[in-house]
Amino acid sequence: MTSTDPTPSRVLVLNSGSSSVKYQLLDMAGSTRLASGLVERIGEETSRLVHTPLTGGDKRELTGPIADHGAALKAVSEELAKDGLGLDSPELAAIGHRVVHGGLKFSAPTVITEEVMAEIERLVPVAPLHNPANITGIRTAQALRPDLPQVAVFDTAFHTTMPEHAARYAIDVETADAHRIRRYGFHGTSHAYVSRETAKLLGKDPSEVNVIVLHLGNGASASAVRGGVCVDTSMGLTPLEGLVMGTRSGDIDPAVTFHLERVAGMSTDEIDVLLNKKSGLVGLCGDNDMREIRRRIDAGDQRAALAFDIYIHRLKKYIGAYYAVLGKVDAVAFTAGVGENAAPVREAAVLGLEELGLAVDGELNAVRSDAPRLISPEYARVAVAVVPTDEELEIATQTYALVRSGT
Ligand SMILES: Nc1ncnc2c1ncn2[C@@H]1O[C@H](COP(=O)(O)OP(=O)(O)O)[C@@H](O)[C@H]1O
Ligand SMILES: CC(=O)OP(=O)(O)O
Ligand SMILES: [Mg+2]
Repeated sequence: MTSTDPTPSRVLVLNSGSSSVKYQLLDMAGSTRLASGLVERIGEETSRLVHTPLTGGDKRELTGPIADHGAALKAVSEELAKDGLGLDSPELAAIGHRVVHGGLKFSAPTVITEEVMAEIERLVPVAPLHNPANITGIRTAQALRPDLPQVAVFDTAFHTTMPEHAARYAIDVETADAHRIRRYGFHGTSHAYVSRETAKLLGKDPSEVNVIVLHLGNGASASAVRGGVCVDTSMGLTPLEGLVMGTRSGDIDPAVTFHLERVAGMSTDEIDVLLNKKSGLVGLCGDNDMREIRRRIDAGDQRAALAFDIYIHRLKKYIGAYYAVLGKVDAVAFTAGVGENAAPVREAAVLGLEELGLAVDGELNAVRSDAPRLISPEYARVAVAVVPTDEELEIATQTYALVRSGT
């Protein structure tokens, strides 16, 4: 757009994680990215902001303590201002926020009001690592631009289509309903985007294909998407259930928690920290970064090798489970930090599944690229794909559409 265009068309997207913020500034009219960046290790002495202006100029890096998500957003705002892209710009149409837990109330992007904030606040106990960071990000953005629409795009929204038999746990119905205990699912923005992009890669409409999406980042989840609609997903009431993650256990026997309380004398809070922050890959081998784990395996480290095998075994179980749920699978799509970059994970996850029509071509799998691509051999009945996610673009698209529609 030009500076004479009266319609503001820029959207700032904030994807606040437990200790990081990813952000992008996009011009939706011109479909261009103006800036992107990441603030990581928030709350530590060694925080780091990496800002990339996409309209020219070099990447900039700032290090030093950033106390919380509020301070992080202020630092981001200062960086944007240096490029003439400050938050005070009249061209900014809205700020889009990733909100991890929206419960059952929010199945679509929503303009944030005080009622919406109260609901996000109410859901803090079921997204303790994420919703507080989202709230701080929203409050800071509101203070910087009180006149702008702030829009929440919920991780849970895409999963609200799950049938009752997938969403309900087999526990006492009255207790479950009284406390709103059910499978909500997360990373929905990514599952939605990646399942659509996978259909595009196959040259089909999303309504025509069944896809298993494997979102493997630090947090990780799988979903079964039938004709563009989510029918099951691995995360549950909270983002703790399902796959083995960087620091989270994923599935365990729930009785492990009573056992730790009764026999090991641990408090509920201690167990919470154990399962959310000291488990998964980090609990198994001391590292949560797949790059480091692969390096250790190559050097002959048995603990790292076992951690990898446990990670893959779980992943394979979910591929099998969602294959059965869908009946017919057109594609398995790998995405997020591990899924997009770790070829050995992709290879190991489908190894031995030839009878299901799944295979990976070694050469295609080794190619490094930012583009969506097939890695299965021609003969395979099921397409295996690497489809980079773009949660920020999806949040911006949904935010802008909502603001333009004037609702
Ligand atoms: N080149 C790579 N090879 C293997 N794993 C990688 C690579 N790059 C990133 N990762 C993995 O991706 C993870 C981060 O994924 P990401 O989707 O950014 O997670 P999150 O959004 O949860 O922070 C890292 O912890 C690391 O394990
Ligand atoms: C919901 C969730 O696990 O998010 P993240 O992967 O950003 O931690
Ligand atoms: Mg993520």
